[in-house]
Amino acid sequence: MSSSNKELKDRIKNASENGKKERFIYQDDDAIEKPFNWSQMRRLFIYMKPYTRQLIPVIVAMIIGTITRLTIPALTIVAIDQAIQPASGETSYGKLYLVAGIMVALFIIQWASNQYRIKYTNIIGQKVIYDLRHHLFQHIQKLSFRFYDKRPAGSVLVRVTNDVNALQDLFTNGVVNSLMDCVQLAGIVIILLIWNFKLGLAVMITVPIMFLVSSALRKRIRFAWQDVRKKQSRINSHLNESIQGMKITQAYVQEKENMRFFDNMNAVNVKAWNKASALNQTFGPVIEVTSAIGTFILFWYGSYLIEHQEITVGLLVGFANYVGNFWDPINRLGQVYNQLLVAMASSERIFEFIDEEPTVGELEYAKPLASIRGDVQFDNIVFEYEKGRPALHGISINVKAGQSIALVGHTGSGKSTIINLLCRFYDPVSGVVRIDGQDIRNITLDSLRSQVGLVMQDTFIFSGTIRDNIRYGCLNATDNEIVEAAKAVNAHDFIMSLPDGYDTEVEERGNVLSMGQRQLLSFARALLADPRVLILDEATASIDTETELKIQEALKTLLKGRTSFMIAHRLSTIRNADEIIVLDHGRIVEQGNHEALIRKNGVYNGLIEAQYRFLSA
Ligand SMILES: Nc1ncnc2c1ncn2[C@@H]1O[C@H](COP(=O)(O)OP(=O)(O)OP(=O)(O)O)[C@@H](O)[C@H]1O
Repeated sequence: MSSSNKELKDRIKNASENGKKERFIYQDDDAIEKPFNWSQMRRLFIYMKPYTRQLIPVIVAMIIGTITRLTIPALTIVAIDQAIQPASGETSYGKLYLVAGIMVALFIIQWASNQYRIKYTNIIGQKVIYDLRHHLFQHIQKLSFRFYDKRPAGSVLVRVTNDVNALQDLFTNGVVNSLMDCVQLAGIVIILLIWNFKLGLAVMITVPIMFLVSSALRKRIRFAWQDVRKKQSRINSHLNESIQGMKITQAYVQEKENMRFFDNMNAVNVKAWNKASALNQTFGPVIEVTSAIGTFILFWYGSYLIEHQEITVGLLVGFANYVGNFWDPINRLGQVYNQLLVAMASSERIFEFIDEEPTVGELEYAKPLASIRGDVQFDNIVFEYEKGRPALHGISINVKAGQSIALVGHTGSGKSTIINLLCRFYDPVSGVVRIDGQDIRNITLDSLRSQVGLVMQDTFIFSGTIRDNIRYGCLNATDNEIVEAAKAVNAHDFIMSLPDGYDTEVEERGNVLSMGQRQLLSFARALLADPRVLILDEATASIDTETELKIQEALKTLLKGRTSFMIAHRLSTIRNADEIIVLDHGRIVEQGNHEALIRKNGVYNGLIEAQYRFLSA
């Protein structure tokens, strides 16, 4: 539904960031202005270093292009003063044709060198952007959970997309073009001053005035565009959140409220854009007025000099040509300066992520762990997510290879935290987690995590085929092995009932699959990975009894011969566990098998009874 023109106008006019206290709060990621910073600039240019050799021919092309551009006006003088109006008084057509021929040749050379320069600056620029984005993504993949705990996904996304994009103009055009503009400007200034010092100086008198006016204006324009980017970045963050939370929005019938919020953001963005573009438009007239003043001075003082026979008509025409070429590079250099300041803010945010060290780092002497047996030991573990708020207080658990352990307890009691420490998503504040007797901090992360399989509460399905999703467990598995794994966990039948079987495309997060189906897929994925230690986080929650039976069967296959940790709120699913660990507020309050804990008639028994009462109510 589109709004009427008037409605839209009013909405944009009344759009406000601070008018009403909003539900959603987005931290402003964008620092509005960063001063020019050489060391950051150097760091940015390191990304160009691998392409130095490819840049040389581009710079040569740039120099050829600039020289030809500077030569052409000079030929005009020759044409006028020596061919059309020579001192002898007789027009020399031969000379005129020759000069015209040379001019055409120079135009062709200029065109060809420009084409080459534009093509290759773009190619090199894109490669640099590719490398930067690659480096950034590679790094953020290594960052620990603590990093992601503090940041909304949207803000990380914006850095990899918008902030890297903001550097695109600088790398694709900015660097080489500004070099070219500097050479061209210097060339023009030198030529004008050599040809006629007084006229040259008179023409350039407007430059400082223009410089002052334009830098003041540019500053305002720059702020206005940065404000637009800030608004766009908020839209991105909100969009990301809205799409992820679409189900909840629809379930709570919050579409209208969401729309109102989005419309306001959208209108704030248009308002900012209108302001920036209106300011931008004021820039053109400033350049035009200054160049008009420059041209007026040129012709006024130039004719005076001709009258006094200090210069020729040809020289005045040549001057006019050069002066015409003078304002463009000045204008462009100003733009590059703007790009540079935008790049400063963006690169600072990019480097802030790149400089972030993973809190769970790999020690220098960490060794790869050869295939493990599966003994696991938590030795007096204390852990806190936030300083001073312990989530685990001195947890000790001893697990023999092949045993199955169930973690139970009220919400927030610390079950997932124990699992997080076993996968080394976090390191404990004190105490040691050991696998086969080795402190897991002394083992390389790859070798640890490739042998500890994780089936998460919220099974993550990636965009791609069912086959790809199972293969995620072991990238070099054959198609046959994938089918075998699916069969072993009772997933084969439902996969075959899908339109394209194993080749059925599923979207991100697997929205076309049911919870139970997603879980079976993640079991197949885990089975294929064949880890010695397997973690199942509430894997059997919220599914129907028939699927649960299938899953129970699948679990038996999956758990066979492995050490397993299972978190299940449905206590019926953990009856057979070798050891049940009951947690409360980060402490172990009971421990033993099902029968022993029932006999004890303590916390576990209370949980079982509460669940029984709930189910039979
Ligand atoms: N990323 C985090 N940052 C800060 N505190 C956290 C974080 N994750 C968990 N906590 C806190 O740590 C404590 C233990 O949480 P944990 O997720 O281990 O509980 P749980 O037993 O798995 O709960 P549930 O059954 O609801 O999943 C809770 O008080 C929780 O608020």
